[in-house]
Amino acid sequence: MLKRVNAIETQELRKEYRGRAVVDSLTLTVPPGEVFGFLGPNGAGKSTTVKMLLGLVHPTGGRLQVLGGSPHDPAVRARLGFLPEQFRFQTWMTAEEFLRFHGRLAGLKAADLNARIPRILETVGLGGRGSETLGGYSKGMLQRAGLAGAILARPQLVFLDEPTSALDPIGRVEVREIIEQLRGEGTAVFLNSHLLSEVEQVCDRVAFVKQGRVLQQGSMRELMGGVLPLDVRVDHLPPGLLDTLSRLGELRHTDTNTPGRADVELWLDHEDAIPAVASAVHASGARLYALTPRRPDLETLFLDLIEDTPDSRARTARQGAARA
Ligand SMILES: Nc1ncnc2c1ncn2[C@@H]1O[C@H](COP(=O)(O)OP(=O)(O)OP(=O)(O)O)[C@@H](O)[C@H]1O
Repeated sequence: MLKRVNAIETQELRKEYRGRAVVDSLTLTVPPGEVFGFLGPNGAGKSTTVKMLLGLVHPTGGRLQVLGGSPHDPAVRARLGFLPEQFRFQTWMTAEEFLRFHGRLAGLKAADLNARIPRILETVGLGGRGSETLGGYSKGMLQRAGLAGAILARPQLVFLDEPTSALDPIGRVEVREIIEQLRGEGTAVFLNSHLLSEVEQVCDRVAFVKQGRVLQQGSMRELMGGVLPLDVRVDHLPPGLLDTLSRLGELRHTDTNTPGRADVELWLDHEDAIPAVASAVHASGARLYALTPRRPDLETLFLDLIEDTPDSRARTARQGAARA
């Protein structure tokens, strides 16, 4: 049996531009068949990382391997797929010609391409449109064509840089299904995306990056675990209630703007504290209208990590409350 090598391995990977590190001490492992989300604000170094992993940009330091080898090795390259964020295609080609061209570069035979191109066009939602020139395609259709090109040669590792930026909601769901299908076939996917809800739904693990450094990485379960936001709605806040609640958990947000109603967001360490919250409300004399535990979503975690300032915390809490 063939040894299953990691799709991506980096150690202390670094890239400097004019003496400034834009990727710094990046150590990552992506096993085969994993969908890995790479998240960070604009300028965090995500595209530079992808370019290093594809052999398009030379690292200043550190080590990297993709599919057990160097991205400069043609045998490795033939097993990589890439959908860049800024895609530009040959407008005079039809989608079929474009895919044939890509397929031949990846070493696919004519018979294989003849069978595969119509199927892949169907997969990305361009069935029956393959004979039209790319110049007449909409932005979303071009992104779909680019995705078809990235997965045509059955790569073992695909880099998708903001793969749904031009797509409508249906297109986004379709791309998610394609990513899930790739995972099912054992293909690893390295996904750069700003759409956190998308990442949340599809990724096995994620890394948060800022200014070239990984702030946190782990499985969705690991990142989501540990805290339990609890939304508490009461008719009013008697004196002392907030103090009592703040001893049971971290008081994240209080909203008393609506007459006859007060909303409190409390972050608990464990659900065992929920009955104590109910008792504290009852003992204070307030009437309890809702006690809703909620898992923190990726956006809340992301904003917390990326901008760990009092302002961002307040905003995070407000957004959390708005979503609840
Ligand atoms: N060729 C280059 N020369 C100089 N600086 C560069 C070059 N390429 C990228 N940078 C800088 O490196 C930093 C990281 O850029 P990068 O494109 O990797 O970020 P990103 O996380 O992909 O951002 P975005 O989400 O906006 O696409 C930025 O400050 C950028 O200006």
